[in-house]
Amino acid sequence: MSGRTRIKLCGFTRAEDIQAAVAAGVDALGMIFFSKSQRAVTIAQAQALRQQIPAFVDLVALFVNPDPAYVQEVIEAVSPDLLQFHGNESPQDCERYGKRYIRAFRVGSPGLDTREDVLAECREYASASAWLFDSHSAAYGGSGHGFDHSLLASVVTASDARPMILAGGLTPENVGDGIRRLRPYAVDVSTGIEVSPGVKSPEKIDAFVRAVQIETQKLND
Ligand SMILES: O=C(O)c1ccccc1N[C@@H]1O[C@H](COP(=O)(O)O)[C@@H](O)[C@H]1O
Repeated sequence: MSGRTRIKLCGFTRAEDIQAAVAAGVDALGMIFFSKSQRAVTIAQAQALRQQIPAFVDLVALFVNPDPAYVQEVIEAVSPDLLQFHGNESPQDCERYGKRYIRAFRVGSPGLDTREDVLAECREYASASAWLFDSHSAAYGGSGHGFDHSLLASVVTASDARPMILAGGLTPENVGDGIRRLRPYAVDVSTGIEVSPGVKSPEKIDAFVRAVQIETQKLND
């Protein structure tokens, strides 16, 4: 895909990190509503952090196999622009809130370990606003590990594919390769811009955003 590569950064827990990301020019920020994540925020924390996010930057609320009542509570209290599902949610589970959603696929998991299986699974989620590709991890995501990008070959060429978000172990050093190889609509990172889980580095945020912009510019030249 030509044009601008959108940038989502995920796992925010601190106001100063959100300010750094907004200043760097990101398109979306993620907060994690999954208590087992080291980056999890409470609804009260998210309400306070949300004040740091200006117009034209989206807030994404990330869940893993959530209780629907909890998702509804987050929607009402925090007003996320999009939901992101990383667990075993069915298409109906993702659609039931009437909100735009991102479906994450853990590439390399059993049943998601061939090109054909990946595309077939993705097609079940035709109602998603984007398909996000992450690595397989027992923690459901945020592992900092990449995956075999060749498993996305069928998705890249499918005419009915939803916009692709590349995730999984991205860093300022390797994100350019991923963009060149797959030309995703957007990239998403959590670990690769951190000094420790939930604590972001302004320098790494800037380096990541710059690396995406430089690679995208090269593709457009
Ligand atoms: O970041 C987390 O803690 C997390 C927990 C559970 C599910 C997803 C999570 N994060 C998402 O995982 C991918 C890849 O992250 P990383 O860059 O490899 O650390 C990304 O989409 C995060 O939003």
